[in-house]
Amino acid sequence: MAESPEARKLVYLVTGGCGFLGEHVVRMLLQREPQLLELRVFDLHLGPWLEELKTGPVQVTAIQGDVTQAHEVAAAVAGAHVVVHTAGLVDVFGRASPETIYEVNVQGTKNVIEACVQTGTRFLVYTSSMEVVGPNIKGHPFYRGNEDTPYEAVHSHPYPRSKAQAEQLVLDANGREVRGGLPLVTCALRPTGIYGEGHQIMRDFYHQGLRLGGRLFRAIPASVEHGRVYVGNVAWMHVLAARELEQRAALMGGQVYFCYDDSPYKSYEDFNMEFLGPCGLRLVESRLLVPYWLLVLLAALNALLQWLLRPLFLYAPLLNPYTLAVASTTFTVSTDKAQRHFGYVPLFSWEDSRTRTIRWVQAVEGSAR
Ligand SMILES: NC(=O)C1=CN([C@@H]2O[C@H](COP(=O)(O)OP(=O)(O)OC[C@H]3O[C@@H](n4cnc5c(N)ncnc54)[C@H](O)[C@@H]3O)[C@@H](O)[C@H]2O)C=CC1
Ligand SMILES: CC(C)CCC[C@@H](C)[C@H]1CC[C@H]2[C@@H]3[C@H](O)CC4=CC(=O)CC[C@]4(C)[C@H]3CC[C@]12C
Repeated sequence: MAESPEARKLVYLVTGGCGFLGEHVVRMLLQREPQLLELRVFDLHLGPWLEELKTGPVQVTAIQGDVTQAHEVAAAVAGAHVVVHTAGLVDVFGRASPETIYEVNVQGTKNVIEACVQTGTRFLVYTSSMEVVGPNIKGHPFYRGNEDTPYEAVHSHPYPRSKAQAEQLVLDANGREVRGGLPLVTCALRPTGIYGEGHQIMRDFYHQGLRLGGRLFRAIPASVEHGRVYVGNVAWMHVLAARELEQRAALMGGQVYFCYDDSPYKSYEDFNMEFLGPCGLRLVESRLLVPYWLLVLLAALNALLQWLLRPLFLYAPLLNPYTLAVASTTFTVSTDKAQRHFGYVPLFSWEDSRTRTIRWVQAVEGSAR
């Protein structure tokens, strides 16, 4: 329902607003947040698609900036009511150094928190990750767990370590006094593996399948369950959390929420086949040809090659010891905490999510020709 212009009074800032998830959050806010007056989109790299959003009733302000630069963050945050902090360096392939990952994910988050405190912004929603919990390096399964399920979280990799540190900073900041004397209210959302329109790894698997003559080779046993959630539902959860933080500050402040929807529990590869299958790829049962010990060896070899070749060029294949461990360890969530705390129910059914993702892969196929 269209709102009267007077009802529009809120200023939102989305960091990382031009990323895979960030773009969906931006579009969702424009469609579903009737109180929005201005939407600031902050990113290191601004997308050209932002231009088309500037003709609607909400003022869309594109800000090219770096979360590691405190003054740039403070300037963007000043005057915003709500910050949705999705910006992050998502790297489990060894493309960036651990220092850079820390700088963006941890220092960047510190800068966002300090900017809220200094400028008087009271509501902060942080995009965390399931990786904050696990899978851990011991390969312990997390089977349909919830936010209270005990699990030994041990982080050896810079990405999950940085996300865990950043999440803790956000949760600890809940209740801090911001400029003007009122308390900061924060919460963290932990998506499992996100899929949907714009998912780069899905695109990579698709192109790899085309190169291999329409086949992909199964590497992970079908019995390993991997949690997945549709990007539109993750975006919707951010919009709802941001909206409800003020009214339900006592309940939601300092809380973590897994992001979930009705996507089925499957192995990483079987789940991808839900979309790649209808686009003409098939999954070949090759586990007898490529036993697990061989994959472990290949992953270790890739890590060694990455290290040896680093002075010459960046070698960063999908398979490394960390990605193999994540893909081969069951990690699925089953919870209703977000529904209980702020009324979240998925906006997109599984059928809808699947159809939208298939259409997107087919469009990628069309544009690749
Ligand atoms: N993709 C996934 O499956 C999952 C992602 N997440 C989290 O969701 C968030 C978004 O991830 P994606 O959309 O997948 O990644 P993405 O790489 O597509 O988006 C991240 C955005 O942050 C921006 N960014 C990076 N460094 C920046 C900096 N220094 N200053 C300003 N902007 C910067 C990038 O330009 C990009 O637009 C991240 O915080 C990630 O940790 C959490 C769980 C799963
Ligand atoms: C050929 C291999 C055996 C299979 C490789 C698959 C991997 C590239 C991906 C399997 C699981 C993915 C991760 C998982 O979905 C959780 C994630 C959460 C995040 O916050 C960021 C992305 C990711 C780490 C995701 C990355 C790709 C996988 C490791």
